Amino acid sequence: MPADGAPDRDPARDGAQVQIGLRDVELRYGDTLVQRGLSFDIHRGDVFVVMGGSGCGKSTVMRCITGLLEPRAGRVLMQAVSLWELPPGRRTRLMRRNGVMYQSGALWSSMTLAENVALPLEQYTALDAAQIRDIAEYKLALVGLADYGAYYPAEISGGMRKRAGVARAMALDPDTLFFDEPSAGLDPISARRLDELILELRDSLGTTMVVISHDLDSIFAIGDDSVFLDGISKTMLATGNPRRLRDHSDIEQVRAFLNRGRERT
Ligand SMILES: Nc1ncnc2c1ncn2[C@@H]1O[C@H](COP(=O)(O)OP(=O)(O)OP(=O)(O)O)[C@@H](O)[C@H]1O
Repeated sequence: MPADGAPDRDPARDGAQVQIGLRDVELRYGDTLVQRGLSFDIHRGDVFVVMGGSGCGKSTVMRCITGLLEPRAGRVLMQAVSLWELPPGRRTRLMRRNGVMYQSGALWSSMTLAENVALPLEQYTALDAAQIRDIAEYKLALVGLADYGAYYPAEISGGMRKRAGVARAMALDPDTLFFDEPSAGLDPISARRLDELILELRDSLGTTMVVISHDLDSIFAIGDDSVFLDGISKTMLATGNPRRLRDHSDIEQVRAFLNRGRERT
């Protein structure tokens, strides 16, 4: 049961496997506490949103789950394996089961889109050049960029760059895809298209999606489940379906965050 007593999942989705679990996780930079007491599950095939005000620690949580920042306390479970208790080599291999799409798309500007998508395949697989080319083309087609493999990032729009970033993050067929503020810097139409892409990929490939977002339209459109982080108390205040939290949470900060802007409409 989440902190605010709201139903946290669709009963129909109960029984879904836990892909990632946090157990009493504490995160700090040096002595500075960012978040503590983080315990929640991310279920396989869900779009899970990490939300909360600016600077509350959303990216820090993502860094911890993706293996880049060790928690000061607690455990991060990936399919029941404790990520930070693994020897570094095994942890690195497990981290490759994740794909990450950063805010800018993080593409190499000197490489074409096809070369950008091919790069992780060249680095981490023994596939030959023809197989890599085919996979890169297929991933670009999945994100609606079938005809753009030969373009450079500077030659396409911001929304297309983000799509290409998704194709690259998917190169190694990740179990989980992480998105850091996917709609940042996009016009509303491109932002909605990216939301649709996230849902399409979730539905067609069954990939678990973890999305950091401030964008309420996007949070309500794509979020199956979520956690709300509070920057003042430095802990989570609620987990659950964002629409249900918006309508039923009895925690003031959560409702205020999820209902902001509504009073003007
Ligand atoms: N490498 C770092 N070293 C020290 N402090 C950091 C570091 N990265 C982030 N912080 C601090 O940790 C806190 C949480 O930062 P984080 O980027 O995780 O928050 P966020 O919720 O993702 O923020 P935003 O919504 O603005 O992107 C902030 O106070 C930030 O200044």
